[in-house]
Amino acid sequence: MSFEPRSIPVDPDAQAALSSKGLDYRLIDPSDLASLDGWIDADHRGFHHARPREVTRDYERRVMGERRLHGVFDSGVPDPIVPVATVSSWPTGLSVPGGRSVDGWAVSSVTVSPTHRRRGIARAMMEAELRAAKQAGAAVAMLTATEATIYGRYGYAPAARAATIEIDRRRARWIGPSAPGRVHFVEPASLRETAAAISRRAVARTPGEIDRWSGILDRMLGLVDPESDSSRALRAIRYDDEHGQPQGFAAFRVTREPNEPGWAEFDVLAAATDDAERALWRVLVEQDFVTGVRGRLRSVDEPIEWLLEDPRAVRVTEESDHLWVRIVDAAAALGARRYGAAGELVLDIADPLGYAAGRYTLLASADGRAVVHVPRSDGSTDGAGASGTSAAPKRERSRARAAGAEASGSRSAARAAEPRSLKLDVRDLASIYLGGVRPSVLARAGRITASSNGALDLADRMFASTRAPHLSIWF
Ligand SMILES: CC(=O)SCCNC(=O)CCNC(=O)[C@H](O)C(C)(C)COP(=O)(O)OP(=O)(O)OC[C@H]1O[C@@H](n2cnc3c(N)ncnc32)[C@H](O)[C@@H]1OP(=O)(O)O
Repeated sequence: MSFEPRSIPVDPDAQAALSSKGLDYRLIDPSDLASLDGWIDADHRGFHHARPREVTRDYERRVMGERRLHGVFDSGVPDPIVPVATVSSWPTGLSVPGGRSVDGWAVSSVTVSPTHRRRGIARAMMEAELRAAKQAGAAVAMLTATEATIYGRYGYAPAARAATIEIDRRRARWIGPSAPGRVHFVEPASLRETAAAISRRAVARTPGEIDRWSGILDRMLGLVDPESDSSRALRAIRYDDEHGQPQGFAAFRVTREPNEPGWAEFDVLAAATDDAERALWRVLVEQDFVTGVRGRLRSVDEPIEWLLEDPRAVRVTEESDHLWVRIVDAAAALGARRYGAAGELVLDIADPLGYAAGRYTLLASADGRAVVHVPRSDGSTDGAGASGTSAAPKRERSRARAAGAEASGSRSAARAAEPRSLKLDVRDLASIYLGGVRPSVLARAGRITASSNGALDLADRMFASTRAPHLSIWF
């Protein structure tokens, strides 16, 4: 989505709501360094981080200067240039099943000073962000959450999980195939360009990943403050394929007590190919003089346990929600991804804030493409999706319905006149959207109601994703 995020004016509803509390909600002009620094200070304080050192502040100025920053100001505090609340947002792509991307609106840096909490400041800012996402033409809004109880009320729901994985070095005997290329140690600074190119390809093949912003790789590679102890401890490895082309990289640190073997810990392993993924894992788990390897923000379907003789060498020590998605434009979101099965499914979506509410007909064909029809108030239909047609094509519909019925092996279903349908809340749609949870699991939880078991079975197959959704960064 090419879009200047600051072109959207300050949200008048949030401005009015906060002004009625004696507060001033406004956009930060990043060229006004004093304001930008005040915002950065409030953001650090809000997340309980130490005051930024100068190198960190320079980095933050660079990254935040490209985002849409809002602050909420209270003229009655001793240092009124530091806002009492912050939020940042920017347009960015979200990878969806089928190797495609959907226009998204990322929201971050949501903080409210403890001196001003529980007065509705976060609510005003979050509702304004949804209106901005809509104005920007985003199909989804998204965030990563400090606490899982904050964002459901705005229609966000967990859409991709992440795991911490530990591997016991002594038991890690490799039985996987050997990769045709080679892994090399490289200086982190030399990886800057290559890592960006690899990351783009790794993001594109993984539903749940978001486009990397300029600067994030500097953070991952320890280049923001290269002289700090933690940056100097970082080691980078790169996988080059049999033709010498870089296809993956990882950065890790070995943390150890004197005279003890250490733990190799990594937060970043990005691979554009399966060979690269396996080769990097292999070097990480086959190190000597380490007790184990710990990878954070890994996928919940990481192949590592299938690459070792002893699968019990691998333990998932933590697994939780990570990416939260809010469907803003259901037709655009549903039309963007590819589906695991052909068929016709009606989705009756409830959305207390209105954005995605309505009855949508999803027509997926055997190649995974889908067309979404939304009834207009005059009874005709609007279409969105792969074909971009606007009339309801009867032939396409009967083909999709028959294909879905045939795949489920039911002749009577093939003849059925009634399309299969699900009733669900916008949050449930967000959770099934990338394939992170099956609709039938949410039906068992009493959250989704299906017109029949056949409808649920079809929904499970349609929303399935070959690769589990995975987001490997915080934002
Ligand atoms: C995407 C991100 O940036 S994630 C980062 C979130 N920020 C943090 O964790 C930093 C520390 N926390 C904070 O700064 C604040 O407590 C915030 C931002 C979470 C909440 O700000 P507040 O202004 O106090 O929230 P506000 O008064 O608008 O509350 C709105 C609703 O959320 C609820 N709520 C607010 N904070 C929390 C919380 N931590 N856990 C559960 N519910 C919460 C309120 O009870 C209220 O509920 P209701 O109106 O539906 O009955």
